[in-house]
Amino acid sequence: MLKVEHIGIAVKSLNNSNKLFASLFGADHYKIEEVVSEHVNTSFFKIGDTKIELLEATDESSAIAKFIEKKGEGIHHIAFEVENIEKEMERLSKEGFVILNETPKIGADNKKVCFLHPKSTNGLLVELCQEL
Ligand SMILES: C[C@@H](C(=O)O)C(=O)SCCNC(=O)CCNC(=O)[C@H](O)C(C)(C)COP(=O)(O)OP(=O)(O)OC[C@H]1O[C@@H](n2cnc3c(N)ncnc32)[C@H](O)[C@@H]1OP(=O)(O)O
Ligand SMILES: [Co+2]
Repeated sequence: MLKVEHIGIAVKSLNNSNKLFASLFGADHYKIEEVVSEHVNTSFFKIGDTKIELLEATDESSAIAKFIEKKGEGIHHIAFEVENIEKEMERLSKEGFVILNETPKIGADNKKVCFLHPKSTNGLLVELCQEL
């Protein structure tokens, strides 16, 4: 894996949290993007070589809505950049990790992404991503 591409944080209100995190970081988000397939609105902050992704649910079927209902707001996933996502999915599957999607999906910020089930990664939801 190449680096921590972003850390995803589940929030109730993107609008409120954009202000909160902008004052925390001393810098504004650089983009807002809806990912319809994931039922989320996202915003991104650049932090040095990595990013923070804020995620707000767009409806109750969203993974973010379920997460907030169970655990409240907070860190939802860590995304690792990989060179070749299909190869990495095959390697991790052979290692026994549970891959949540058979083929990569299109994520935010121009990426192919996939997720590993937190039950197979000590409770951490892992996202793999590769630049499109
Ligand atoms: C836009 C994109 C991008 O960056 O490009 C994104 O990030 S999209 C980010 C949003 N999309 C996703 O997260 C897609 C991948 N996620 C999923 O498929 C789902 O959220 C699962 C991770 C499978 C969980 O689904 P769901 O809550 O329906 O299943 P479940 O109720 O059976 O939960 C199974 C267990 O996983 C736990 N669990 C759920 N979400 C978790 C999380 N984020 N981190 C750690 N554990 C988590 C639950 O508490 C439960 O534990 P207990 O059994 O102990 O109670
Ligand atoms: Co993400």
